[in-house]
Amino acid sequence: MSKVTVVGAGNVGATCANVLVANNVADEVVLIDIKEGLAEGKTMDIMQTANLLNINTRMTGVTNDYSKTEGSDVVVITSGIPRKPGMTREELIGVNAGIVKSVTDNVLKHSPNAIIICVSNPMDTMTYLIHKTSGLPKNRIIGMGGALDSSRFKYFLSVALNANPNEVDGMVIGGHGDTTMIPLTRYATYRGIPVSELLDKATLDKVAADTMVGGATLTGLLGTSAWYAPGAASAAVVAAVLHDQKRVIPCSALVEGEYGENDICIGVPCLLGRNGIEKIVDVKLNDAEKELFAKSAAAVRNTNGALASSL
Ligand SMILES: NC(=O)C1=CN([C@@H]2O[C@H](COP(=O)(O)OP(=O)(O)OC[C@H]3O[C@@H](n4cnc5c(N)ncnc54)[C@H](O)[C@@H]3O)[C@@H](O)[C@H]2O)C=CC1
Ligand SMILES: O=C([O-])CC(=O)C(=O)O
Repeated sequence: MSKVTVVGAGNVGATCANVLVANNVADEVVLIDIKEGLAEGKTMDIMQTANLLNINTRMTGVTNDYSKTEGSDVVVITSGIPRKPGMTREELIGVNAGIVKSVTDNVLKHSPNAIIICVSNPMDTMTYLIHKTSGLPKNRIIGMGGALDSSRFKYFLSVALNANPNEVDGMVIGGHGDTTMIPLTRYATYRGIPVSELLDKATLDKVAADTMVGGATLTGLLGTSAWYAPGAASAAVVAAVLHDQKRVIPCSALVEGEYGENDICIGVPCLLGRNGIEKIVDVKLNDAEKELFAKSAAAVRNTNGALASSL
C-alpha cells in the first residue's frame, strides 16, 4: 500500500495529484487544503475521470483534516501563495514561510516516516526551513525545482533544434530563481550529440536565458505562475522516490561540502530512490560554471537570511 499526500489543492497541487492519479503512481492519494471544499471538489472532478482514464488509485479530498493523511509515504507541499507578474519568487517568503512551517508540523504528526517534497516558493529557502525546523534527516527532504527547470531547458532546446523533446537531455542546477539557475549547456545533448555541435553560441545563450526566466515568462502570460509542468515535475519526483527508480534528477538538497557549499539547500543532481535523496551526484564543473554556482549559492544564502524575520 503506497500513500501520497499533496498539501495545497490549488493549481500546482491539484495538477500534481491529477498526474499521480491518472498514472496510477500510488495506491492512495490524499489532497488537502485549508480552503473549505476546494480539495473535495478537485478530488471529485479528478475521480470523475477514473472510468475514462482507467484510474485505479483511490483519492480523498479533505479540508485541513490531517488525520486523513496518516501514514503517508511521500508528502508534497504546494501550499502557499504564488507570485504575480512583476514579482520575484523571493518576495513570497513573508507569507509562505509560516505556511510551510505549520504544514510540515501537521504532516509529520501523522506521517513521521514520510519523505517530504517541497514545492512552495521561494523553494530553496522553504526546503532549508524544513531542514531547520523538522529535525528530519537530510535524505528525506527534497526541494522540487530542478526537475521543472531541466524540463523547460529541454523544451527550449528541442524548439531550437526542431527536435522531439524526448530526444534531448540536459540539466539545470543552482537556485530555483530567475537569476540563480544554471542551465548546464556544456553537458546538454541531442541523441548523445553535444548541442554545442548543433547550435551556435547565440542560440544556446538564448535557450539558457529563456530557461532561467521560464517561470517569470509564464507568470506574465497567465497572470499567476505556471502549473502543468510544475505539477508534472512534482509527480515525477514522487514516482522516482515511491518506485525506487534510482533516477538522477536535479533537486534542492542540503549540501555539506558538495559543490563547495555548506548549510544551504540548492539544486544539485540527486540520485532518487525509496530513501529519498540517496546520493548527490558529482558532476565536474569548469571554472566558469563553478563561479556561477558560487554566486547562485550566495544569493540563496542571502534569501535564507530573511527567514528569521518571516516566521
Ligand atoms: N518549485 C517550483 O518549481 C514551483 C513552485 N510553485 C509554488 O507553489 C506554490 C503554489 O502555487 P499554486 O498552486 O499556483 O498556488 P494556488 O494559489 O493555486 O494554490 C495554493 C493553495 O495553497 C492553499 N493553502 C494556503 N495555505 C494553506 C495551508 N496552511 N494549508 C493548506 N493549504 C494552504 C491555498 O488555499 C491554495 O489553494 C506557490 O508558492 C508557487 O510559487 C509554483 C510552480 C513551480
Ligand atoms: O515562476 C514561479 O513563480 C513559479 C515557479 O517556481 C516556476 O514556474 O518555475
